Amino acid sequence: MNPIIETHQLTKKFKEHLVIKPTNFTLKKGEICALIGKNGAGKSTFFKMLSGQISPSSGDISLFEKTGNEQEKVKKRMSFMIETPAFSPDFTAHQNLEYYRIQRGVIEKERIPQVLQLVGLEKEKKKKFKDYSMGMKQRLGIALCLLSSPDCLILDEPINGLDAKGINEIRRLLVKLNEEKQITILISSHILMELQLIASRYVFIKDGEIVEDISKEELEEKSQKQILVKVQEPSIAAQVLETVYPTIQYKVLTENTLMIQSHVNQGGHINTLLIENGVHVLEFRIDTFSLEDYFLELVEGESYDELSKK
Ligand SMILES: Nc1ncnc2c1ncn2[C@@H]1O[C@H](COP(=O)(O)OP(=O)(O)OP(=O)(O)O)[C@@H](O)[C@H]1O
Repeated sequence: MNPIIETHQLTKKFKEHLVIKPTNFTLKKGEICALIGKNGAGKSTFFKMLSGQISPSSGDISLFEKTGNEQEKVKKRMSFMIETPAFSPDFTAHQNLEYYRIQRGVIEKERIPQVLQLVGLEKEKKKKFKDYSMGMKQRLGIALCLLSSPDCLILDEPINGLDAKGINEIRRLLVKLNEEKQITILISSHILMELQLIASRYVFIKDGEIVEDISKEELEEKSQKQILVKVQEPSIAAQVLETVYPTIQYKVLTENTLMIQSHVNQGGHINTLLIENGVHVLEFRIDTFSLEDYFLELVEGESYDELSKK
């Protein structure tokens, strides 16, 4: 499985405030893992513990299967962008990277043109930092992370504040780094839509606790159509469905409506089945449930009913 990061019962308390509840998390080699949570959910605190910027209140962190002092050797295989790096406004991209190259002891001078090319800034390398767009600034931040040729990138909200074009550029860059350079990526955002479908895994964090950890495929499945059936006898309908489809997933909503989230392609049969078993079907429709709604329900606790009224 080659875990790059593993945390075991990791917690962080600021005074009496438990900001990260006991967290078991594994980042596997090759993943683009998205950590999604509202502002204040604990994303930065979690990343800062991984980087060593702050120490955990309890629990363990292993990096590349190393713990304690042995971690120092492997830490250079990871690069973190937790806060926007301080770049000099009057320096060009090249000059800014050169400053950090020397400071960080990266010997190969040729890394600078290489990373500028990787992030798509080679044509802009003579422009001063202050004349860069937000997206270009963020890409320069990622270029800085890449200077040391890491195997793993950890990026805290790199898309925050970018326009659609900037978001798209960062998305494409991350996929390229992952696919072409085999860099494992852990990235956070407070908006699922920003990372939608570029990540191979989505971890949702709410009030310092992981509330869902699902693959891209599972997330896609959740966004697929679902059946809403309004019936006169919801308990009989549920019984019929469970007998014929033991693995069926459904919820009973208000007003006698069943929301069926699996077996959606069996819609026709489900309708017939209910009618044949004496259930009065008052309404039957196949509906879509967007990923945004799913995310809102998960992290904000809004019910489907509230969402469908919007
Ligand atoms: N140094 C600190 N001292 C006290 N409380 C802190 C400290 N750092 C963070 N917190 C609190 O911890 C909680 C989680 O903050 P954190 O910055 O990790 O969240 P986040 O998910 O990264 O949010 P954002 O997207 O707004 O950065 C918040 O309630 C925050 O106020």
